[in-house]
Amino acid sequence: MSAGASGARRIDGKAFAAGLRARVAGQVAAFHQQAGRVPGLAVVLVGEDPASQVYVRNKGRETVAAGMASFEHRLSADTPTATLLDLIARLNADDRVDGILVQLPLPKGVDEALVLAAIDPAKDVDGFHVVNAGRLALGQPGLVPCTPLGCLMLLEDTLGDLAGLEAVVIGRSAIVGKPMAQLLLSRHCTVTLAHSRTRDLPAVCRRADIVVAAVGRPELVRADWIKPGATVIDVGINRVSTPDGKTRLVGDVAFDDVEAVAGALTPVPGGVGPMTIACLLANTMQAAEARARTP
Ligand SMILES: NC(=O)C1=CN([C@@H]2O[C@H](COP(=O)(O)OP(=O)(O)OC[C@H]3O[C@@H](n4cnc5c(N)ncnc54)[C@H](OP(=O)(O)O)[C@@H]3O)[C@@H](O)[C@H]2O)C=CC1
Ligand SMILES: Nc1nc(=O)c2c([nH]1)NC[C@@H]1CN(c3ccc(C(=O)N[C@@H](CCC(=O)O)C(=O)O)cc3)C=[N+]21
Repeated sequence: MSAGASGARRIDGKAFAAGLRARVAGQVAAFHQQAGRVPGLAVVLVGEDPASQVYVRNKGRETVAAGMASFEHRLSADTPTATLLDLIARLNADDRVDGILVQLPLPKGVDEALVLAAIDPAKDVDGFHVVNAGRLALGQPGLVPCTPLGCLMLLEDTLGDLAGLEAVVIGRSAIVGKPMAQLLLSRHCTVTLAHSRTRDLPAVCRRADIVVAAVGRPELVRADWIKPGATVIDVGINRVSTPDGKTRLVGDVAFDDVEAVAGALTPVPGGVGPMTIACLLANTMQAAEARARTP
């Protein structure tokens, strides 16, 4: 904990993610015994986006560390949509592959909606397919997007039962904000989904027992937006330049200031990011078990 008037608990996503990965590794070993094979995750990376390359490398390493098979497909940025659709069809048909993740964003010129729609919903470990998004919206079991799933786990670990709490989610993307709102609603929070057209965002946030920031604006959320004692989850991953010419990662929350007001908050790095990868492994395990039940 930092010095000063800080009362906030630092939510250790890195440690929680390590525990989750260890539990998944145990399930992988049991699955191996029963099914005679290990769960497999295929990651498709199109183009040379440096940030994406780092995530793909980390995913591959942690997939193997959990005892799963990792299949990486790296394609050049000018790959036609049709070639990508062929690859997805082969991965859908491949019995060794339980999970398929197509790293986003895709290069301009690739039809993202078409590619995501081609993934077998049973292997859609990102939870981006309309079938899984629809299941989440209807409260049916399915594969849930990894980042909001990881945020929910941290919130329930911190607060226990979330029923009746006021939750404000900032950001309405299909991969973070919207599914986050659905998950909080499923846990009986009163949910406000805020975005760039929200009027008086600071006042909206001040009502919240839970603030989830998924905006992509460095340190947007200030201390005077936060109700004392509230729990703050920072999804943002922003690389900013420092005066000495280097770069560092900051979230969407002004951590040092908010720490003095909040009850608990996640750091960046070491908060939500590691949970995303751990949940990806958990989703791959879930997909493998579901596929083993219905061949
Ligand atoms: N930790 C992790 O594992 C992950 C982290 N991220 C990070 O989370 C952040 C959000 O990602 P993502 O959801 O993909 O981003 P998007 O760019 O898809 O969505 C951003 C959302 O924030 C809203 N927004 C933008 N500016 C403001 C503002 N000034 N006030 C209020 N709302 C605003 C937008 O509103 P509108 O809809 O009106 O345009 C939009 O809904 C990024 O920093 C990203 O890097 C993302 C995925 C995983
Ligand atoms: N199909 C798809 N699914 C995704 O889930 C997906 C994606 N595309 N595109 C990009 C975003 C971003 N994302 C992150 C994953 C891990 C960290 C992470 O591990 N962060 C660490 C370290 C970050 C670092 O040091 O660079 C941390 O916050 O502690 C961050 C961000 C997944 N995304």
